[in-house]
Amino acid sequence: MSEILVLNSGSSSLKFALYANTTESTTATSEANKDPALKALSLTYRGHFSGLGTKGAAVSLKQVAENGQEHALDELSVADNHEGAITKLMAWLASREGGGALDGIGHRVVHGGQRYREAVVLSAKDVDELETLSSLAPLHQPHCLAPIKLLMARYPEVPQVASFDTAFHADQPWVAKQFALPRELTVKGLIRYGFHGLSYDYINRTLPEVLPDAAACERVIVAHLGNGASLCAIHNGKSVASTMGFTALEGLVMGTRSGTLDPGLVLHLIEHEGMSVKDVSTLLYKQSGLLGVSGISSDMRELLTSDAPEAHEAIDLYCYRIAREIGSLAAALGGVDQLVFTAGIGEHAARVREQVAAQCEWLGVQLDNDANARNETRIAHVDSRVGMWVIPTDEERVIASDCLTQLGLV
Ligand SMILES: Nc1ncnc2c1ncn2[C@@H]1O[C@H](COP(=O)(O)OP(=O)(O)O)[C@@H](O)[C@H]1O
Ligand SMILES: CC(=O)OP(=O)(O)O
Ligand SMILES: [Mg+2]
Repeated sequence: MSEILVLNSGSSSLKFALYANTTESTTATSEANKDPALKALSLTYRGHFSGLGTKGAAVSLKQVAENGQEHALDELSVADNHEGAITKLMAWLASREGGGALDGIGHRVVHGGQRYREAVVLSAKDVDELETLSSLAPLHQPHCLAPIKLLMARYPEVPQVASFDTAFHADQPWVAKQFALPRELTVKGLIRYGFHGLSYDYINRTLPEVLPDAAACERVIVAHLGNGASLCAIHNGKSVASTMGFTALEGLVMGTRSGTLDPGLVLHLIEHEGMSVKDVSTLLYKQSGLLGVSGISSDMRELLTSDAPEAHEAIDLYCYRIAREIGSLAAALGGVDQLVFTAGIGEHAARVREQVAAQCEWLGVQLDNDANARNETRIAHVDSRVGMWVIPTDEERVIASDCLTQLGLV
């Protein structure tokens, strides 16, 4: 039985998961036949180093039994930074009884640019190529590539696979990818890529199992509302539009990112507010969004429990932008059959879903308030014309499944 390690590196966190490949024991079942690469994976451990580089650094590690029950372990200590987290993780892996020999390591890489349209077994040349995209995803790409380089040097015999946030969107219609810029810039790759593709891929593969048999699912909108946030329009299983573009800055209001704004405002900041390119980058990536508007926090949990009017203004703007963009994606799809909420906020913040739903009633969206308050999977009222769902995302499982496929293990 082979074992796969998955790393999902964020700007201040490192999520990881360990899977056993159970292909031989499960391929005969009808479960496995639904999506063999996803179902062949049995999660054995999952963990999360969070708050890396901050005072609030924390760590969690859970062992997962075959029946899915989780058992917290205290075998990992808090790390200060990404390198420390990986060093601790590898030491723990090697110390496990019967553990240590990995068959592959799968990584989330946020930007794949024009070249990387699907997961790939990484060479050192690929890593160099992906490094050239770091300025297009400054909060993510360096943190995705650092562990790859570290692990390649330490474990040259273990193949490493990259799964890209951009890949799910690679075949969007050209009109959805273009900016109205001169052609010489467009051909250089200044186009809309879209992100959170691993999460959308997971939801796209999972939704058919959740929907009742006869439910229409030609036109689906997925709201990935985490620290970063975006929407994706999926038509017959393919991404056709997304709110994120050239970088993960476009679109919705996020924890610390502004989302869409008038490009003339950026010019104004440089021309009249004396800001450098670096200042503007820091402002838009790290000081805006929920944090900037509320002046309190980038964390939705904190805003939801705050009495400050600024916190409520931030939540109102957050929901308003989502509702407006749902309208835009519904236009791209020619309507909507199913609306799915996922990621930290999408899965847990009933009030956000309620506000968004109220502003989308014109689309035929009608919420079951009780089901919504209980974070149930199905949250649409029986009279709703549009199906509404809360589905926990699992980017790590998609990465592991890409890893099995790329390494020929499934
Ligand atoms: N129970 C909850 N209620 C409301 N918001 C929550 C809850 N749990 C997590 N969140 C929010 O989810 C966001 C983080 O989402 P997550 O998907 O974990 O982000 P990322 O993977 O990008 O780090 C934070 O804004 C956090 O406040
Ligand atoms: C692409 C992106 O914004 O990712 P995250 O939500 O993990 O920050
Ligand atoms: Mg995330």
